[in-house]
Amino acid sequence: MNSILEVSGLNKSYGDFSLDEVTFSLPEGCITGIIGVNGAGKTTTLRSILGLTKKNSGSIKLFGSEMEHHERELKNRIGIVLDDGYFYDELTMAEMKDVIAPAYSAWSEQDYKRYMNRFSLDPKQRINTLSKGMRMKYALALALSHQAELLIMDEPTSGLDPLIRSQLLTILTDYMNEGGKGVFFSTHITSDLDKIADMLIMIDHGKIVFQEEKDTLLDSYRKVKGDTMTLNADTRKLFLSISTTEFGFTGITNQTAKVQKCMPDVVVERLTIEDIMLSHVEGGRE
Ligand SMILES: Nc1ncnc2c1ncn2[C@@H]1O[C@H](COP(=O)(O)OP(=O)(O)OP(=O)(O)O)[C@@H](O)[C@H]1O
Repeated sequence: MNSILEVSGLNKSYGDFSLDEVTFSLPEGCITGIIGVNGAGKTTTLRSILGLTKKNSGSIKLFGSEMEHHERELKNRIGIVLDDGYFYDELTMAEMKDVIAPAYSAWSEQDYKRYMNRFSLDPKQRINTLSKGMRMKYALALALSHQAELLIMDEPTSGLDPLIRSQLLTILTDYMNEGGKGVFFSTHITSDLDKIADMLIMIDHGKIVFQEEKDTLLDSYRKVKGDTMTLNADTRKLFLSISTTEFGFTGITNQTAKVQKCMPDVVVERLTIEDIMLSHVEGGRE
């Protein structure tokens, strides 16, 4: 499978925080979510990819070309939805569109109108009067109106009600079905990923923890419950996190077969993406 985005050895420091050798790639044809708790480095990663934050080092390749040397040409091929609106608030949506549209060689007025209608947005409305959900839909209408091959979105579902979130997920699925090559978005609402993501990347403290296909990930992790007496120095090593109460322990493992061999009486259950994410972050550990 071709990679449409390849990030390798990306470093960026801000005081106490740094992205540390961030490396991952997006295969063509996938909806990929980058997950992590607040402050993990999702936005910094996306902004560095887009050249909105200056990286310290590392390589960003989009469609096989280095972003640094082909920024204008490559940005023409991607649709961007950021959470800190990059619009002039005092303009109407139509006026803002007139500012943005000329930047794209493949701008389609027809697609723009179609999305504005689909999202029930009135182009004459001022941007500073839009609700959060309307603002996101407007950003998406712009991102989808220039034949973008890849959509990159920062927390697109954050702060949206369940109805709009669900509509957004449908739009992303439709976009892929209509020939989009990829969607890459950050989120900490992991239930959205349960529904639509093909691939997951987790970041914590500026480091990539894993990149995995969602189904493989959900198949490889298990929650294990058992008697605390069965825990010893060796069996503890099989778990990413363990919590104990007077009734027993609950642990999360990606070595289920070994656990079942060493601890035959435990109960094994499936996990959600949120459980897996939490098992990896600090504090998930005992
Ligand atoms: N412009 C900046 N100047 C200084 N520090 C920054 C700047 N932008 C981000 N940071 C710091 O970098 C760290 C990572 O922030 P980032 O926004 O990338 O995290 P995030 O995973 O997107 O979090 P959230 O889910 O809260 O949006 C944080 O500690 C943040 O304070």
